[in-house]
Amino acid sequence: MEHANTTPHIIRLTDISKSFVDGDKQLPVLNQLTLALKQGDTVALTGASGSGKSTLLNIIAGFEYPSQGELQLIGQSTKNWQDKQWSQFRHQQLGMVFQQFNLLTPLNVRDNIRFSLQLNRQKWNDWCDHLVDALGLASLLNREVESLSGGQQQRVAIARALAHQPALLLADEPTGNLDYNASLEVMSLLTSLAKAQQTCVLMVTHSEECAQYMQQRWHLENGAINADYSINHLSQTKGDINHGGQA
Ligand SMILES: Nc1ncnc2c1ncn2[C@@H]1O[C@H](COP(=O)(O)OP(=O)(O)OP(=O)(O)O)[C@@H](O)[C@H]1O
Repeated sequence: MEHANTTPHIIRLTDISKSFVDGDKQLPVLNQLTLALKQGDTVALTGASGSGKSTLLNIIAGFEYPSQGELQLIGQSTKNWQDKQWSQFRHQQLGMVFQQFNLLTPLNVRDNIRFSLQLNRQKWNDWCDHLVDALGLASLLNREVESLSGGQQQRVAIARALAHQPALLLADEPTGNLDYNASLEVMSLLTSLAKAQQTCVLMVTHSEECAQYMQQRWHLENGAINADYSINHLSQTKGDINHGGQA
């Protein structure tokens, strides 16, 4: 049981292993991986292609199941979660941003942002107005998302991911389709908005510049996390180096 003064973990993975079946062989991807993140923690996850970064995000989102180990989300064990509990977690607690934006077409900007509110029976509120202003979307609300630039589409995706004020944001190479300047702008907006709500962020990236917007750097190697891979935290994010994220 958590002590009253400690913040509960948003994510806690203990000895998680994951293998895929490849013909008649097993392909081990994650190997007794242990990690923990609390409210407000922000982490850049790096690792070679095929090291298992997306697999790890998919396990946390409930799209893949671990072969072994324990996954706790928002202080609860997911061991006995059925589809209903996973849906509730995804609708209420989780925001996701992808490299390909994954916006809903042919909807406009406003309806894309509304989508995550509707899943939670919430109405447009002051936080949505703030998101729209901060992300420079106010004049684009009636535009169909397909007509927007890549940087604009990713800003809509961030607004949609944060509109329902999730506890956790998972981002899989959110700047992978953007040019250098748009990448830095998106990272700056994402980190300041996440900070405003103390949202926990786990972001996969191949970009050194983008990784530096996060408080911590974790490197996935041989199926496990190496948190000492690079002590390269940006002082402008908070300057608060915390390896306590490792359980
Ligand atoms: N559903 C699946 N079935 C079989 N093998 C899979 C499946 N999903 C992933 N893999 C394999 O697991 C390994 C890890 O894949 P994953 O996509 O997690 O890596 P990644 O680190 O995200 O790679 P990248 O940086 O290239 O996106 C790869 O060898 C991949 O082929």
